[in-house]
Amino acid sequence: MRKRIIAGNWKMYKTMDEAKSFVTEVKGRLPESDQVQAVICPPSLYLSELTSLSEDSMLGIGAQTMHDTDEGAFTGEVSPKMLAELHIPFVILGHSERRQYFNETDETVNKKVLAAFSHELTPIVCVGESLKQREEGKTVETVAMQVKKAFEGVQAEQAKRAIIAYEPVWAIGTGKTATANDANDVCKEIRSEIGQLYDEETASAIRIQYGGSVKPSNLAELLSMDDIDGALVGGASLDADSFVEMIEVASHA
Ligand SMILES: O=C(CO)COP(=O)(O)O
Repeated sequence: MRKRIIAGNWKMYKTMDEAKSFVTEVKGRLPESDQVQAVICPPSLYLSELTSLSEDSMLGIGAQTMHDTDEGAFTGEVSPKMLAELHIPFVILGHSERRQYFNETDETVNKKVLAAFSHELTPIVCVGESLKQREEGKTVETVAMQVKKAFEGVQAEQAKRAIIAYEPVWAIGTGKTATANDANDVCKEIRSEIGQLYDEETASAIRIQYGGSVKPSNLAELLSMDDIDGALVGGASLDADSFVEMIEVASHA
């Protein structure tokens, strides 16, 4: 049985005070469940402080992106070595907003995935088709290619620990969710791609999240699907009540 993972991607939201209040409130309200892992990914400026605040709680902390090298003249960037030093367990890589606004490509995502594993960070690798690709019937082809390229050079033992987030670009921040069946169909294809790249054991170990307008009211149905092991949540993860409710749903559903 794969452990579920609900991760909040805060994007560029919250002041430091708001972030600290959220963690202080939420860490005491999370259900004690070994069925679900709760993670928030705040802006990198807050990682250190929130890691200390969440110590000894069920709340994990992740980064939203990172560079692929340990150090260098890369103004504004944060390195995998820096995240590892802070004991940050997770890092989101290749989010569609990074691909769209910050020139990330399948090649750079692959370099970052390899760098994450070399520092024992668990990557949350984002893939997903645009509306145009979906309308042209290219969803599976697009997503399978993104997965294949992201995992180039990654060993099976590492891939088993990875998390893939299937986020159809047209469903992010739009209020449009893929139906649970449609989301599951694509997650199943992703698992099958991992099976082809590696083996059955790796395919059944890897965790696949759905992302795109997930909220407490639609989470249970998504999680009832065989190939959906969790969610990567934007807007609905910013509110403490709604975040806690999603963790409760995931611990029961
Ligand atoms: O991009 C997302 C999570 O990474 C999804 O965002 P929303 O949940 O706001 O649609």
